[in-house]
Amino acid sequence: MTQNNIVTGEIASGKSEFCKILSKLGYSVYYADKYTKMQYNKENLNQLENIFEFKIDLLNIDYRKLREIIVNDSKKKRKLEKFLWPKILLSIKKDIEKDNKIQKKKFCFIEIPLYFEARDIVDKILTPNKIIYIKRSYESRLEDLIKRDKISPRLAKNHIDTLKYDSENYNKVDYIIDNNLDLNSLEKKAKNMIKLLETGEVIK
Ligand SMILES: CC(C)(COP(=O)(O)OP(=O)(O)OC[C@H]1O[C@@H](n2cnc3c(N)ncnc32)[C@H](O)[C@@H]1O)[C@@H](O)C(=O)NCCC(=O)NCCS
Ligand SMILES: Nc1ncnc2c1ncn2[C@@H]1O[C@H](COP(=O)(O)OP(=O)(O)OP(=O)(O)O)[C@@H](O)[C@H]1O
Repeated sequence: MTQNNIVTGEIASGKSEFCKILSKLGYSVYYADKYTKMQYNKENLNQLENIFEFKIDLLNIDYRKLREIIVNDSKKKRKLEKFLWPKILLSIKKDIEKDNKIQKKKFCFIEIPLYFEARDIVDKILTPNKIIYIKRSYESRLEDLIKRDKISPRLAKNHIDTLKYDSENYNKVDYIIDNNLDLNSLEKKAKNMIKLLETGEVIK
């Protein structure tokens, strides 16, 4: 059976850069954010509008506005997550199974930004093998988020501060990838991690 490995980390820590490297190395990567977007469809529209209390135009979705609503309203955020998480995770699982029928792979990787928040349901549906945590300093994340999303420092700070993991979470992961150097160094770390995954070794 293919081993599902989770890639997680705080906002703008470099999860996607890390996953890009894994994909370049030939591994299958599934992005939870992409599956989130797929849920904004006709079938889910009524439920979504009830949760947001806001009309959603499926042809022109203002995700920034939706994000703002849930960042400022924890009740709506919880309702939305309760509704979407099972759908997101089950569709990832379905795709992994479908891909496996075509080409059997030993490992695959799933990028899940909110793994620690969604841990119970992720563990139940995807039964992960290893949890990989990407770590990067607050200052670098802030600087790169401003550049990547072309947003003001205030907005970037606000976005980063909505999702903070306490250091206790470090004890719940199998690999910590320190992404405080350049992208070449991140690639070296990815290759090293693959070697460890092959042998089942754990480093922290
Ligand atoms: C809030 C929404 C509309 C924002 O859409 P948007 O296009 O702006 O962002 P996208 O989906 O690409 O996510 C970008 C980042 O926002 C953060 N984020 C996403 N959902 C949440 C959330 N529920 N709580 C806190 N931060 C979140 C994550 O760091 C994520 O990487 C959307 O993310 C959503 O519907 N989220 C709820 C479902 C969910 O929890 N998805 C994440 C699965 S891990
Ligand atoms: N080691 C690095 N050196 C230089 N730039 C980096 C490095 N790591 C990440 N970046 C840059 O920082 C920004 C954030 O990285 P990335 O998009 O991979 O983060 P993420 O964790 O996937 O973000 P999000 O939580 O928003 O999904 C990107 O513009 C990326 O190119």
